[in-house]
Amino acid sequence: MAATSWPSLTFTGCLNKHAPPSVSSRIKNLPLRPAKSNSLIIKAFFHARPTILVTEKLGEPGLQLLKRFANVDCSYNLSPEELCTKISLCDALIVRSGTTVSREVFESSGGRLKVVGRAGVGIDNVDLSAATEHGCLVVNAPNSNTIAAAEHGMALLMAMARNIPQANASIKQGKWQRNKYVGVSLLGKKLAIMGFGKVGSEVARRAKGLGMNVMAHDPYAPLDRARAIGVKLVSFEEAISTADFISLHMPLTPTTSKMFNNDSFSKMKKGIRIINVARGGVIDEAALVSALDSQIVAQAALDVFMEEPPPKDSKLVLHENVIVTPHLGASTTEAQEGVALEVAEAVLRALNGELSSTVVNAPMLSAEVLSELEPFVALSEKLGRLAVQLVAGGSDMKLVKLTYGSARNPNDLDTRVLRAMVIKGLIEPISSVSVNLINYNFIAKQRGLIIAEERIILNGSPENPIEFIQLQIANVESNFASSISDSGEITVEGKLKDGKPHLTKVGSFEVDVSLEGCIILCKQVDQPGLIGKVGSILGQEKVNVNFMTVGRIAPRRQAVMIIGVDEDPSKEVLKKIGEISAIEEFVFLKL
Ligand SMILES: NC(=O)C1=CN([C@@H]2O[C@H](COP(=O)(O)OP(=O)(O)OC[C@H]3O[C@@H](n4cnc5c(N)ncnc54)[C@H](O)[C@@H]3O)[C@@H](O)[C@H]2O)C=CC1
Ligand SMILES: O=C(O)C(=O)COP(=O)(O)O
Repeated sequence: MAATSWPSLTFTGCLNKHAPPSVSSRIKNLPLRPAKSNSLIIKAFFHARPTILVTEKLGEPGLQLLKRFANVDCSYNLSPEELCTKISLCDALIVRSGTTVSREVFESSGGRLKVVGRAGVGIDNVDLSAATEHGCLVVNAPNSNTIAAAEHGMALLMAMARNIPQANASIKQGKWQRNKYVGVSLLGKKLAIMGFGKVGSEVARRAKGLGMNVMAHDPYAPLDRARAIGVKLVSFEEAISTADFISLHMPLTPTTSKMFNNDSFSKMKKGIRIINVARGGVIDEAALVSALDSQIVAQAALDVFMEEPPPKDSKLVLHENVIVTPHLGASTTEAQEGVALEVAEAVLRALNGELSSTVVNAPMLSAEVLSELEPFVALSEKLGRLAVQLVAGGSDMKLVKLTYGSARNPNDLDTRVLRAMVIKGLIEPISSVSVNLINYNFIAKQRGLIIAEERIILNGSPENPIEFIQLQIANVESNFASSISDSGEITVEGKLKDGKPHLTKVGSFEVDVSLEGCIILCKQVDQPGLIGKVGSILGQEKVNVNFMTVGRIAPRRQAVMIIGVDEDPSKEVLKKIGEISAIEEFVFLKL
């Protein structure tokens, strides 16, 4: 057999190159249904009442919602060891910023943990790679605390500019220090917003209302958002070297970690004032102390710290020009009710096999895309299951190609969920791992599987997203030689008929079989009476035949017969079928 290589195609297709790490049928079919709008629907789908561990204070409305559908264990202040012990008994975990969800937590879960919900925005306390590798979905609640964080940023900005905390403490100590606490005005001052996302934009709006001159730095922010708010997008250098105030609103990532360090402080305008309601780790705290001591930084207002709570002797916290709050950005009654409901709903949906729009480590597929591709999900998985059973034992499956025939513009066809399901179909029958929309890329990579994708653009109506899906496995031997196409690969092809998955091609043979239950594939010399012979062998053993179909090259020449059976035939039955002289080869496959 000539070796096949698909070098130019050994990528995941034009749409997949933007794919974030990627869900699960351990959780039924976890990501495969678009979320419905009414959370009451959730109840209808649960098989067993799940257990949800909540490790930090969660707003009451969210807790009430969780309790309607799950057993809820609220255990606060767990040590890392206690968390690892408890987690193996939980299907979901809900945290805020105070719980570190480390690799050990996923490893200790023994595969039971299906969802981690973060009741808030920042997911820097969750080991996303470990979650993905363990097929565990991570969801957050990014929309409900934006205003709270922005308002806290403004509160810190004004409290810092007017020395409110110091003055308050002083007067409570019986002092009256009007000259000591002279502040600075905000009107006309340059404010640089670092990270122009949800919180940053809201801070910008409010600061403009105070008459500040607002600019923003964010390499990924859309220009039209900046224009709409009337903010100029500037480079990092311009922002830090010209601003009177900078307010930090970017996530903590490897790129933003200690972004504010000795080097950046040295480029700042002397007397700058800094507000940080994002994450402590974006600032090198030792460098900030130096910059405060040398008066490059006149004042800092901090809600977040590298270590939380910070050490009691933290020079930064104790610095006289620094005001601090204990990570209170999201702590308003309104925001806590909002995030609690938002995360509770996302977690319940995930446990119920639905994807919410706040998934962090799986493809963000819109409800429309999911609903449109849902019928093709079963087809993809079944083609995968079928193809892998055609690979001869001992053959190393490495190179797989998926071809989608579609009249759609390739840019309007997001096939990630189908690719995930093919990988699931290919891998699950031959291993103990569970493949889902979260971990499919990781598992494929781990097994050295290269998946190439190709789109064949067909004439016709783009209404139907996909006309056919072809799956080929290259450079392997098959236990059913007729499944190898003329070009040398195991080839199976299918389409939807009346919304049901059908097999339409095996090797070079055109067939038409509903992909359900179990099938026997036989290659035979086409001749009268053969179908009857096979049928009677199965009948004698009470194996019910639900269909038979023959795909042949020409009358009385070689043909492929496919027999659908309701029960698994015994080894003896299969042996008898193999002994029929006109049958050249056959294989029994479970779908
Ligand atoms: N203190 C608190 O209690 C709270 C803190 N936060 C934190 O605030 C931060 C922002 O939250 P949201 O605005 O909701 O998130 P977001 O995702 O809407 O905005 C983050 C923005 O940062 C930008 N960004 C990423 N890398 C950057 C870089 N290298 N330089 C500049 N900008 C960069 C992104 O493009 C995005 O526009 C997060 O870290 C979050 O954890 C959020 C809520 C409450
Ligand atoms: O949402 C965020 O990113 C926050 O920082 C809020 O943290 P918290 O939920 O108050 O521990």
